[in-house]
Amino acid sequence: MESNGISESKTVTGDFGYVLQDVPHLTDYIPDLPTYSNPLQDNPAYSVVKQYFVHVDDSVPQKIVVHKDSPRGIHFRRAGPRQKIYFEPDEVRACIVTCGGLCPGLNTVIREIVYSLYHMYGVTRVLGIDGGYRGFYARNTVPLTPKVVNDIHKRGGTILGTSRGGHDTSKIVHSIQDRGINQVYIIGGDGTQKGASVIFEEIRRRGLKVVVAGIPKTIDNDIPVIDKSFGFDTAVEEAQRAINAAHVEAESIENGIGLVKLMGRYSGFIAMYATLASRDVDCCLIPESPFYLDGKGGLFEYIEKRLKENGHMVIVLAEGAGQELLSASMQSMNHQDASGNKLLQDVGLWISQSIKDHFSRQKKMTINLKYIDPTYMIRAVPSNASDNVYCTLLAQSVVHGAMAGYTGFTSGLVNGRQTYIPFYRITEKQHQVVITDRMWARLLSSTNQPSFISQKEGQRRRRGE
Ligand SMILES: Nc1ncnc2c1ncn2[C@@H]1O[C@H](COP(=O)(O)OP(=O)(O)O)[C@@H](O)[C@H]1O
Ligand SMILES: O=P(O)(O)OC[C@H]1O[C@](O)(COP(=O)(O)O)[C@@H](O)[C@@H]1O
Ligand SMILES: [Mg+2]
Repeated sequence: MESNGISESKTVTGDFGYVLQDVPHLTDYIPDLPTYSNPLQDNPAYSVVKQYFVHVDDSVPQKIVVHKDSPRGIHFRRAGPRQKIYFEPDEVRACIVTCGGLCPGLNTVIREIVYSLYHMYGVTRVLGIDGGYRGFYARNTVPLTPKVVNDIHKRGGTILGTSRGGHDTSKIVHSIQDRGINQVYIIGGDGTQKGASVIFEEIRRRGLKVVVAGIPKTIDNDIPVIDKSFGFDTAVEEAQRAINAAHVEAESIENGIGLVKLMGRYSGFIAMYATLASRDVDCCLIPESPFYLDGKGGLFEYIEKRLKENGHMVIVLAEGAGQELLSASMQSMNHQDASGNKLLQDVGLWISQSIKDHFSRQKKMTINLKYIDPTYMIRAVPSNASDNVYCTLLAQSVVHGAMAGYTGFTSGLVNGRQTYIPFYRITEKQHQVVITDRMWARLLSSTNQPSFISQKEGQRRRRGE
């Protein structure tokens, strides 16, 4: 089922331009629900923490750079444990599903949701849904206990399996009802969160006491609002190995060119950060920044210049870069995957061939190009230490939110704080590199590559036209 994933917004305003983009709560559509004391108050680890419970009015600003007289702006509800919860531990039947492409840290999030439910709240019935959304109605479930998930964080991938497509809202909600599930934890990217949003709407329409909570997953870092997605740092780190190899190969041979293709369908964050981290990269090409090959200011001219200056060079390419050039030069194929995402053509192979053809035609210079494609390797690895901690906090936050009766939300880090974000803010647009922002300027100045945009075009973009 397709939807734009936009649900009705719940907004609270306050003084001096304060806006809270709040998340739904079970009591919005089921009045008079009983509440229970949070068992964490008797947990020896947490009971000593001063003010462990989050104040009901705590919120986190979306923008932290402000001017003296500027309005306070948009805020999100701060995540964390609440004094009152809306589920008795015995009553909870939770399930976890992972959807979309792989990302380092998926297993850590699964593990920590199970651990938080068991050890913080005494919930013992947790099911894993096998193979993404379609697993709700077409596959078996897997019982998840702390023992089952104990060391899964050391493995890449997801122990639950994943899939694209197969989102049938009514079958999914029937299955949730049939199994008596009342907390649904959905880990996935923009497509998954749109799916979660329609599941939430259907559950609300049926008046069920079922929480739907999302955990944002995206290797491409293309989800808006949140600081960055889990697994992103791991992927950037893993990409360094490919870039180092490309550099070693390129350096070792006359006019060596190392070309590395990284993930990034519509957003070039991995390529940009991997380039900034490496310092060996001479050119980074991303989907947000159009480029051209021939003529003055083009890629071929830059390669020639760089090889003359330095004898070798490294190019990093996001898989979604230059797709319009490929479509123009090859027969355009507008294919989609099962989820409706554009299927990309291999820009790495195409650009390698174009560079080789150009220099052999030109006969001025013999080049040696080595193409490295580590795309799946950077997302199939286990998460690194800092992503593991990040995944743990995300999982704990989402469990606290669900136990407190919040629903229709995604847990996410905003300005370093865990928050609950309404689905519509996560799904309304894609997070992309803004090439008129400072970060892209830092990249351009570190590689010294051409910006491929004319001065006039640059001015137009800065004006936001
Ligand atoms: N607009 C939508 N409405 C409902 N479900 C969707 C929508 N877009 C994607 N989905 C479902 O979400 C799941 C994951 O989507 P996909 O785009 O493959 O990955 P990701 O969530 O990582 O972006 C798939 O099962 C797909 O059917
Ligand atoms: O896993 P597939 O179907 O080969 O798709 C590859 C795509 O998945 C991604 O890794 C992540 O995409 P999602 O966030 O939609 O899962 C993209 O970078 C890449 O284009
Ligand atoms: Mg996606």
